[in-house]
Amino acid sequence: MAIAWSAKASSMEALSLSPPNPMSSPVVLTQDELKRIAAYKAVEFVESGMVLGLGTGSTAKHAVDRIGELLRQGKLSNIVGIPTSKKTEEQALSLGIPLADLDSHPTIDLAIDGADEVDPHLNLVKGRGGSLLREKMVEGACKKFIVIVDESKLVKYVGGSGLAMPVEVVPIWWATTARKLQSLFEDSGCVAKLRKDSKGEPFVTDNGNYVIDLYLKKEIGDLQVASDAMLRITGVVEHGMFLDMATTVIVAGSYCCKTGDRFLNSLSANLLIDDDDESSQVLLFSVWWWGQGKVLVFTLGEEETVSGNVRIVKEQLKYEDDHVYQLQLLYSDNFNFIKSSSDY
Ligand SMILES: O=C[C@H](O)[C@H](O)[C@H](O)COP(=O)(O)O
Repeated sequence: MAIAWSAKASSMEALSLSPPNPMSSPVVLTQDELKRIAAYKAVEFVESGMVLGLGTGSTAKHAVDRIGELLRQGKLSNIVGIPTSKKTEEQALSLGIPLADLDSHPTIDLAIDGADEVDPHLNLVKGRGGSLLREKMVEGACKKFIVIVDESKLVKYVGGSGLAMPVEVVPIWWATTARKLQSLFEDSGCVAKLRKDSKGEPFVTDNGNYVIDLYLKKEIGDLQVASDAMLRITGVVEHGMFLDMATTVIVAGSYCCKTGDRFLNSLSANLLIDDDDESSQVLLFSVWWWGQGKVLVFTLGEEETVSGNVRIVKEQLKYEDDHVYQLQLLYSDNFNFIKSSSDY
């Protein structure tokens, strides 16, 4: 996946979320660059002295890199990281991030981690990298949990990607556990499969367990009920649904109106405005949404027209530099107010 971004310089400049120059030619952001944008944005919430949950996966890796960089530059200090996997532990150690564990730091200030799916209520599926157990222990112990994803992770319902919903199980008699899990979600067309590694052997987690991946064709209904039912199966260690745990989700992507409308109350955006013609085209490069105390950040590419049921609150215009204003756009009943480039 790639999006066009009207930015003058390299994509690294775009990654620092500096305002794009509307006069320049577009650059294309890869999915990995979008992940990095989300990760860098999340690290802005990190403060010196914090105990941090360090997530696992290709998105979280960018956040850990960034924390290491800021420590090296002296912009952060006195950080303690609690890694959610052996891989993250190795990465953090190589970056010189001081580490500890949950036993010595039972309360974590902030955790930053990726996710495999994010539903409109900010429920997550995690664990396609196999780290769900430690992630859930760490992220369940933090005051603030920021999830960082690119827009491909947004789903209408948990399991909605059609990809794996992982469950960590004890190795002994795993097939019996898998059968029980599959029959639990029979009505949703569930197929349960043992995860294998590249050699065709059972994938083994950092905790010495196996993973059963559940593939769902339909919604599984009440997620809390589903969670309780899975955890009641003897042999199940933990599942990859993270319900009501994310306090913030940062989404980097090309569209802002895909799935967000159900939990959005207001929208704040950085807009590039042509000084000579404020009412017309704007370049909207990043958007923050608040809904029920939760924040979404979307990063947009290409020029967008703000229209429809949006009220720009002029008195909240905050001049930032040459062409950048901080606006607050109030969401009303129709959320499809920002066109994507494909709409033109
Ligand atoms: O076990 C892996 C973790 O839950 C990851 O956070 C999740 O799979 C997302 O990974 P990525 O950022 O690589 O898509």
